[in-house]
Formats: sequence, C-alpha cells, structure tokens
Amino acid sequence: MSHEPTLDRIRRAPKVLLHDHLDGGLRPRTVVELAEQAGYGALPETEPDALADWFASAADSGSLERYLETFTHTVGVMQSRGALLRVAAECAEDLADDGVVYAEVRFAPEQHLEGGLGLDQVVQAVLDGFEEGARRARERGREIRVGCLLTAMRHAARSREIAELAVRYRTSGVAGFDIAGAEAGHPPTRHLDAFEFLRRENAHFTIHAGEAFGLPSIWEALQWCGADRLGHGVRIVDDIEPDPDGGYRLGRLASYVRDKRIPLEMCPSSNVQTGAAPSIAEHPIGLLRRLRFRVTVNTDNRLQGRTSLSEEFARLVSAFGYDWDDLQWFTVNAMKSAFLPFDERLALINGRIKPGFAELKWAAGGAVR
Ligand SMILES: O=c1[nH]cnc2c1ncn2[C@H]1C[C@H](O)[C@@H](CO)O1
Ligand SMILES: [Zn+2]
Repeated sequence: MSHEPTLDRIRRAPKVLLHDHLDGGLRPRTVVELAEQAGYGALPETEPDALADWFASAADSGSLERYLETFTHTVGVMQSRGALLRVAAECAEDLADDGVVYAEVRFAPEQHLEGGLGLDQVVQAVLDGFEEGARRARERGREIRVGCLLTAMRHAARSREIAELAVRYRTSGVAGFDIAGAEAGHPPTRHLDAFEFLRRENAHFTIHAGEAFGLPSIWEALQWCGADRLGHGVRIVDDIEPDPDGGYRLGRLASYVRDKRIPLEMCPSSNVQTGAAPSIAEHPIGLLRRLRFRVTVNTDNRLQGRTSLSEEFARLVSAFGYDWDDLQWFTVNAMKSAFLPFDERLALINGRIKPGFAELKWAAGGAVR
C-alpha cells in the first residue's frame, strides 16, 4: 500500500481552514439559480459548467485587481436573507464534505446591503446559514464547526463600524475581523481606528497583507495595527536571503514573524492566479515550511480557484513531496492559530486532528506517531 497522501485520502483527513471567502466559494449552479431568482442579468454565462470555467479563467489574470472584479457577480447575487442563508449553508456543507472539521469563513457585510438589508441582518443571515449547513452535515455524519470573520473593504471607510459589528456578534458565531480588497494604495494603517478599537476589546483580527504588495504592508499590519495573523503574508520571503554556506539569512521582519509564531494564512492556488507566485512548485510555502514559519494552508476562493482544501494539499504533495506528517503539521498549525479559546483548540487537536491523521497513517502503512 502506498504511503503517499492521495487526494482521496486527504479528503478523509480532519482539516482546518482559516482563510476562505464566503463570496468566493459559491457553487456555480447556485450562482445561476440565485441570479434567476433575483433578476440579476449581468452573469457572463448562465449554464453552471460554463460559468465555472468563466470564473476560473477570469480570475487567472495575474493581477489581484482583475481577480477581484469577478466578485461583482457573486456579491451581486448575495443581496437577500434567503440568498445569504443558502450560500452560507452550502458553504458549511461543502467544507464538511471535504473533511474540514473547523473553518473560519469571511465576507464583507458592507457589500450585501443593496437589497435593503441592514448590517446586523446580513450577519444574522450568514450565521443562520452556517448553523443550518452544519446541522445538515451532521445528519450525514460529518461534524464541522464554522466560525465567521467579518471583513471590511480596505478601499472603503466602514472598518470601524464593521469592527464594532464583529465585537457585537462575538458570542454568536463571529470569531474575528479582517480587511481585504486591493492592497496597493490601501495600506492597513488607514484603518488604525478599527484595529485600536478591536485591541481595546481584546478581539482577534487578521489582515490581508504581503499578497500584492510587499514588506511595508506586512510591517504595518503587524507593528502599527497589531494583527494576530497575516492573510497570505507570502511576500515575507523578500526579507529572507540565501547565505553562502547554503542556509538562509532572515531580516528583522522575517525573524520577528518566525520568532513570534505569527500565523501565515497561505493560499497557494490563489497566489498563482493573482501573480503573487509564479507556480505552485515555486511558491514560497516550500521555503517557509522548511524554515518552520507558522505556515497554514488555505483555499482563499474555492470558486475562482476551482479548488478545495484537499486539492490545495494534494497540489502541495505533488509539488513538494509532502507526507502525512507535513499535512498534519500544517493542520495543527492552523488549529493553534484559530480565533477560538485555547481549551477548544486543544480539544480539536487531541480529539479530532491527531486521531484522524493517526488512522490515515496507519491505513497507509506508515508509522503512527
Ligand atoms: O486574496 C484576496 N485578497 C484581497 N481581497 C480578496 C481576496 N479574496 C477575496 N477578496 C475580497 C473580495 C471579496 O468580495 C471580499 C470579501 O470576501 O474580499
Ligand atoms: Zn483572501
């Protein structure tokens, strides 16, 4: 029997997902049906397979700005309570079917007000949807826990309001806060007021940084804003240089990120699509994993990337030859980095992740550690 983690077996592994956009993970058929129901006439294709192809190829643009244009159509059909609830429920089900046991799914409430909903109603619809999806998954024997991160758009000016919303819902399923959108020209320090508020409230947040823009963005996110985690953070490699004796020399920022165990929410396929990395095989995740940064593996946008967490892992296995120990290491890193109380993280690591991986290693004929 092969020791190699195949896609099929990876799907059975208990996985953890920290960076996944609700509006980047719709089923193509759902986009078509919601568009019909809402009278949204701007879809570039109206047949689900053709629409799936369109999203994947339009997002394959080499530029974050053009990649983000594809969200017009997903956000466009997510403007009612019914639509938000359906998308969130299907998201929870799809992740559970992929073997994800814990997920933090993010979206920007301010983008879903065009149908007349208020911010609170938008958040409530999504939380209700996650609960419904998790319930349906449980009925099929799949246990998943889904938390929500509220995103503020970095080009807009509603971050303080969204941060307050995140704190208001923190006991109802919102695990934290994030900023997203085009990075160049929109530094995280523009939203300092929101981050300072969150810190005073002992709340958690991550910041998309070091994706389409380099080290200054990472530095601001950590040292000015106080981010707990970095969304992508892939450009931290710009602060790492090979040294003559075959090792690597870390600059001050890269050292800080590694020493403080700052979680990197890496999204390999998304980075290839936006041009942040030339290919999966050349993705900095290979080096960062070897240097033992706190690397986690994520999907970013399953629709645009035509991917799943299992597929991201499978792509890394074929590019870097990762084995079950590597996949477990990424997964434990992610669980340690979740915006969940420490005892609950530990319970998932010891109760689900370690036993689940041990079973797969055993089935693969490998040593159980
Ligand atoms: O990878 C990304 N970088 C920056 N912004 C992103 C990325 N993926 C999605 N977004 C944006 C588009 C969505 O409409 C928004 C909220 O999920 O976040
Ligand atoms: Zn993202």
